[in-house]
Amino acid sequence: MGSILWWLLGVGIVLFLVRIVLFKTGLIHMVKKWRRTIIDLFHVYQHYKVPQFNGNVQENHLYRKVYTYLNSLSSIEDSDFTNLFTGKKSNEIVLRLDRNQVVGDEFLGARVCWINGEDEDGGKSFVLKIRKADKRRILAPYLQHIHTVSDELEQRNTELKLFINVVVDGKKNNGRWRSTPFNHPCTFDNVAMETDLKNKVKSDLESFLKGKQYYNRLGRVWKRSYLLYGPSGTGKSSFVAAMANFLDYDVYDIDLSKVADDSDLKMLLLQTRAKSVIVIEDLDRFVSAKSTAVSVSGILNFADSILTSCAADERIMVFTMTGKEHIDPAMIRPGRVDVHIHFPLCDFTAFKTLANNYLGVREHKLFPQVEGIFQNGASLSPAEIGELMIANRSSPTRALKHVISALQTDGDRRGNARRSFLESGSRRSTSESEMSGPLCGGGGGSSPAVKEFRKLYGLLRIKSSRKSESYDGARDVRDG
Ligand SMILES: Nc1ncnc2c1ncn2[C@@H]1O[C@H](COP(=O)(O)OP(=O)(O)OP(=O)(O)O)[C@@H](O)[C@H]1O
Ligand SMILES: [Mg+2]
Repeated sequence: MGSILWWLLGVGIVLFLVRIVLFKTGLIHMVKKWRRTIIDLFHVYQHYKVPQFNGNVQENHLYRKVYTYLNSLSSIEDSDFTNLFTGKKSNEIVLRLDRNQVVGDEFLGARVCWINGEDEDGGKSFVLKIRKADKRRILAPYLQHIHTVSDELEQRNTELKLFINVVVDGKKNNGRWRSTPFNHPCTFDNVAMETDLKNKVKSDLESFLKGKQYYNRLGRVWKRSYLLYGPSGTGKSSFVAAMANFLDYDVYDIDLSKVADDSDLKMLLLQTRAKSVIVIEDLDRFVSAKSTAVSVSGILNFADSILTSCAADERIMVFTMTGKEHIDPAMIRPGRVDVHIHFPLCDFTAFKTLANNYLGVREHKLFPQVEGIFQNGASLSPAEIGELMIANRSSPTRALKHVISALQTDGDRRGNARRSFLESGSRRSTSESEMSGPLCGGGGGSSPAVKEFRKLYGLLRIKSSRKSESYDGARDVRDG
């Protein structure tokens, strides 16, 4: 009897030590894996693949839902390899499943697992592994559950996104969208623009938002396209941001230099989501400088509804350019581009809006002098005037003096250029959709004051990295 007790005590101590070793060293996870592998031998499993793209073309919405759902599971922590990202708040950390990792889930008492797979050709997918015995009972309600949870999560996450097209693995035809939170603060309230014009654009966008049935009845794709044209620094890009914020839409910014060919452009369009603003900036620059592999007809197809009808509805397309002169009128004819908005150089009214926004000044003793200079034809872009105001915001008088001096030196040349632009100008479309408007504008200003402030705020650096080359190219073509 005594020896049995000793024996039991010995076994207990050994088990206790084994347990300590298993947990302390983490071997327990290996044991759990073996256990699962052995249990798996006694079950038949069925696999369901959820590829990222339908037929390699359009985004599979279920993939996005599964992605959102899986990343919300606490069991993601147990996968062998997890990515850590900062969340919306600075101290928040979010986990994201890495490729070829497994994450387990339980539903109605059944255990399932998901594998975050990647094919040899780089195609991503999720594979659901489910016991055949559980399939009939849980598959449909489980998928429904994923839909519900991911919809709730997406609704809670109201953050807008900015998508840019990138070249993947050095192969341009693998171009895919990459997203980042879209936090541009610009709204229509910040944009200095004729109030009438602003209201027209707002009501145009509002009626677009409400127009689903109307467009359907007409047999038209539910999309609207805008052309924003005018000199550099007149607020075209800011206006696109204001539109996206107004509509609560994501933004897809297409970089034509990263598009391999026409079919790549089509592919990119097909992979955009509904409720989005799709932007092609500086279209005239690309067309004039032939700095894109995309042909004019490719861009026409892009703007046409035949192609967009294959993609999701409810989209706004925006093309920006400095002027319409070098663009084939067919590219921007009504139906292809619905609304044309002209962004001219600054006039006195726009200047007053800027002074109010940037300096909090509604009236000032220097205003009559500024008005006189504008009446003589001088002008600068709102970007340039805005820079001078921001730099001198502590003293409105000093800011206005700087603006006056910049207008007198640089603005005169620009204002005259503006006059001739308007005179030659331009074959303004007489269509109802032509809206002329807003802001002040201006290209590569060259007054000493403007140059100085541009340097200060890195404007020269930004411009040279993104635009200067082809922008000058475009100008050559224009001048020539
Ligand atoms: N009408 C305006 N009202 C308020 N701010 C403006 C306006 N126009 C330009 N700005 C300011 O000037 C800066 C440059 O404007 P933006 O980039 O929108 O001009 P752009 O027309 O897109 O120029 P580019 O043709 O060179 O791309 C922004 O910081 C913006 O805030
Ligand atoms: Mg711009």
